[in-house]
Amino acid sequence: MEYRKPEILIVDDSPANIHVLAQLLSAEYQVKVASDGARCLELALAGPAPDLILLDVNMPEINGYEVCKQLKANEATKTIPIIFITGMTSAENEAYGFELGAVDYISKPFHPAVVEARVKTQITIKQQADKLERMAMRDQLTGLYNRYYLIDIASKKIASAVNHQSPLSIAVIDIDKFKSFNDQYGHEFGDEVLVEFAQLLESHCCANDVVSRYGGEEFVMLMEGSDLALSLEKSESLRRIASELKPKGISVTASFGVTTLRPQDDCFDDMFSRADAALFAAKTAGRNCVRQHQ
Ligand SMILES: Nc1nc2c(ncn2[C@@H]2O[C@H](COP(=O)(O)OP(=O)(O)OP(=O)(O)O)[C@@H](O)[C@H]2O)c(=O)[nH]1
Repeated sequence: MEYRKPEILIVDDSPANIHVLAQLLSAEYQVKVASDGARCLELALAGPAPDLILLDVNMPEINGYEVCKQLKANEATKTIPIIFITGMTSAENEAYGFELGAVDYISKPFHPAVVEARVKTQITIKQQADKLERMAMRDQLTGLYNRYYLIDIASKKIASAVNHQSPLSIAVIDIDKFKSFNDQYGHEFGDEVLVEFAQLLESHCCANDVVSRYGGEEFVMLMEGSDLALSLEKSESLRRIASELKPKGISVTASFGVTTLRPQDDCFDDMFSRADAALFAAKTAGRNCVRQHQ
């Protein structure tokens, strides 16, 4: 993976402080700055989220404590580590900062070497946490989401679809006669087919779709906002594109089982079993086709 400098957002209403901190950190990190709380919230929410926020407390309009509360209350920003860097140095202030969810608290006037060291510690912890999260969510071979992540996100999306009475569908996708690729051309070639197939699914899905490797040569695509008709159309289009993939000139096809959320479904397993039954029908019908289960 390409190395990217970790990003630090410095928030301070004093241009002099911003200047000193930016000078100190810009060799090791990508630095962004905000001179008030509102701008900090705007930048953090616009994404990609910074890896760390250095947050002053005393600022006009929204103070740093309030900014921290708002960041921690928002799903999209709650995991961004925050270090307060402030002249509010009493033990009560410091304890309050930690209570709000800060990972560290640095008193002003600060010593540059101490700021550097404490920032480095928090960035190392953040990078380790990101790596663990990636490993827990992603399939190592294809880089797609794994089954664990799919089941987790599917239950959230099912709850949201039921709440908003919006459509949600899944396709279970299985490469046809995959065993024969391994047997004929070797396991490594089989792996290449899986990687190319995964890339194809990912590059042709929509922004709201979650594509995952469910296991072996089986993939699941969760389609938020897609009703049965649209999901069948998308699956048919993917099936056709997949049949044109031809890794190393060898023809690969896949079968698709599609279903949509019913009002009485209360868990992912209910939907999955129907899609899996539809996949079985597709395999029985001769493979390289899409079947549905309403
Ligand atoms: N190369 C490779 N093979 C895998 C991997 N995971 C599972 N397989 C193989 O995938 C094959 C799946 O074979 P089957 O379940 O018999 O299905 P199939 O040959 O695709 O046949 P149909 O599904 O009936 O069309 C098995 O031989 C597994 O060893 C993997 O990560 N890499």
